[in-house]
Amino acid sequence: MKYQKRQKAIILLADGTIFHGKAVGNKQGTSFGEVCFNTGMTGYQEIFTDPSYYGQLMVATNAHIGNYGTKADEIESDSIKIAGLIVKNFSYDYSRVGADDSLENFLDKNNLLAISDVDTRALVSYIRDHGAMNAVISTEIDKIDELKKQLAEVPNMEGLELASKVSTKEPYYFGDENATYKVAALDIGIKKNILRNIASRDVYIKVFPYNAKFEDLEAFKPDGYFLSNGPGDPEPLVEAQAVAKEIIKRDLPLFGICLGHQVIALANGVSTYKMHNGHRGINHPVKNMITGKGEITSQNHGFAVNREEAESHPDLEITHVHLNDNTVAGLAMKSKNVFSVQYHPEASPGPHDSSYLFDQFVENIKK
Ligand SMILES: NC(=O)CC[C@H](N)C(=O)O
Repeated sequence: MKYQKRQKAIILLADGTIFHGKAVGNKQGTSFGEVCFNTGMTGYQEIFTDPSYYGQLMVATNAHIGNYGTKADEIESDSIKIAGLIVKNFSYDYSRVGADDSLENFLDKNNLLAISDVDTRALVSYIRDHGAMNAVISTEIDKIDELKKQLAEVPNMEGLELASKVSTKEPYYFGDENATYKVAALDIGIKKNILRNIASRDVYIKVFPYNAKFEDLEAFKPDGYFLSNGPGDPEPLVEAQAVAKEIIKRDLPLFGICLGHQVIALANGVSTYKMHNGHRGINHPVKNMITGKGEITSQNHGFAVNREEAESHPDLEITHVHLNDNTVAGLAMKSKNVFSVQYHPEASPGPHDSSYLFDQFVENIKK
């Protein structure tokens, strides 16, 4: 067996609690972030490369990670975005037709610290009870006091603007330039599969950096506008909120996913808040309040839109509700061509129940 004497490692939570594990491979070091857990049984490569996870240490609740390897095109951005990985059993061997590398090599190329052999069930149940918090994973197990000091300096996710860390620096194009429709997308941490989904509906997309102005987007002469998913707290994203306000003021077609959904709420004067624990997984039940139908959805968020404020807003309608906890899962503006969801219709990973939302966006554009 590979790596018989693997380095001991710990996960130290901000409240001082310690869980033990071992470093994956020959990796050594220390990595800080907010600890969160994802319950998906597949889709780890897409999750690790989703920019929404920037700054987070991810616990996989599935007991085996790595067993189906990695595949070059199963990425949601050009690099791993999670800050560190915590698993129960790390599989150094892999087996899948179509896989082109091991997860170990993929983590190495991205220089990501991962620890395994952690009692992830105990860890997740602890985070569930005590809420999301900062943590550190480290192989420097003899320096716990030093790690505690450094951990105390790590900023809280609440109030943290992270879109600027993952957004494109320069605008770029996606899709076929001869497509019938044009969409301007604001990249506050966009996943590739959102671009693929929009472009596949006869749309040519121009993607803009997080701090672009409405005028920059407008100059592309788009038929519709899109606000992406992304990391961090939506509240400090004042530039994106300003863009949303301008689009709404002009009653132009607008669709927002996850962070983009939160930005649309904020642009309407509805606040967002940090959840005790977020929703991260690929089987979250949502009810479409318009059709009465249920959807099984892919989710990844730690903030949510204030339901009471959304309900009492004269121009907002709650179109989707999360059935586990009744939080807001979708919004539409009654008098405008604007709608958004808190979850991920592009899946990747996850079910495709909600891909009709991309059709709806294009229908809105046609109107
Ligand atoms: N996937 C996302 O866009 C996440 C949005 C936001 N960062 C949150 O955690 O709620």
